[in-house]
Amino acid sequence: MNPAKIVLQGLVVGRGAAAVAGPFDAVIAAGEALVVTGPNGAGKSTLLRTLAGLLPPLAGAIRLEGLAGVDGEPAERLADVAHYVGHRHGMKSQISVGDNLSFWGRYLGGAATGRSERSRQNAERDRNTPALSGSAALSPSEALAAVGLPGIDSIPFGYLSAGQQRRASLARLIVAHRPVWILDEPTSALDTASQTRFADLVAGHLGSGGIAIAATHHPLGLEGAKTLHIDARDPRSAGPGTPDAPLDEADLASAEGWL
Ligand SMILES: Nc1ncnc2c1ncn2[C@@H]1O[C@H](COP(=O)(O)OP(=O)(O)OP(=O)(O)O)[C@@H](O)[C@H]1O
Repeated sequence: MNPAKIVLQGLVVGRGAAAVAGPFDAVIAAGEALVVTGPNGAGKSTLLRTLAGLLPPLAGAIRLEGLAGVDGEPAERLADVAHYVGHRHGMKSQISVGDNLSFWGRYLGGAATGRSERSRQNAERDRNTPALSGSAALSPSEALAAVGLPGIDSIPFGYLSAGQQRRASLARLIVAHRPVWILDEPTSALDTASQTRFADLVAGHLGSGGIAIAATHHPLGLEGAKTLHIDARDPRSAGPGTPDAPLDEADLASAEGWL
């Protein structure tokens, strides 16, 4: 059987009607990572937000093969089978870290409550193995322990340091199982030990047949990852779309959401 895969075909991404980057052609199969690099403003975040379904593609297609949603049916949209962790944490400052993660677990179809026996067994194993497999949905407490933040469930998210906030937001990846992780600068603000722990987490996800797509300015420690480099674009160059057209701020705001 062919492995599950994501196929980008002539994908052009942009903001409003203005093309920012592309066309991109790539195949990312189960167990593979794609690391997206490029200078500031090249379009890395725009590409990732498009893959996450937060911005519409300007041209081309994102095709899925063999990826199933939580209902077991073949997925048609990448957003339905993907975690997206962007520059913003997607966590409410005023409520506790545990409640934030419980929300994400429920919203993304995880097992924050009522875990399966398999999940419980995996969690038991992972207590002794910080490099988690990404395949099990963990409780918020277990996910926090896995990112090196044990026992902080009841603390408001806003009380955490910058690096702790990043780690807590990355814990979202393991309170619900999704086969594709889309990560924008995931290791920003992380200390060296946390970067290593995160690399182990992603390696576990890939090892269990997951896919990771990450934009970064720093090495992620992912051996054998595919790379996609986006060159700086001459702002005067004309691409697909209408670069000089004014952005529709209302459309943009609704597409941007809060992530
Ligand atoms: N909300 C927005 N509205 C209009 N243009 C935007 C918006 N966000 C980004 N852009 C423009 O899109 C282009 C690509 O930005 P993007 O954030 O994708 O770059 P990046 O490669 O992720 O950069 P960085 O390394 O700084 O994070 C830039 O020219 C930027 O000015």
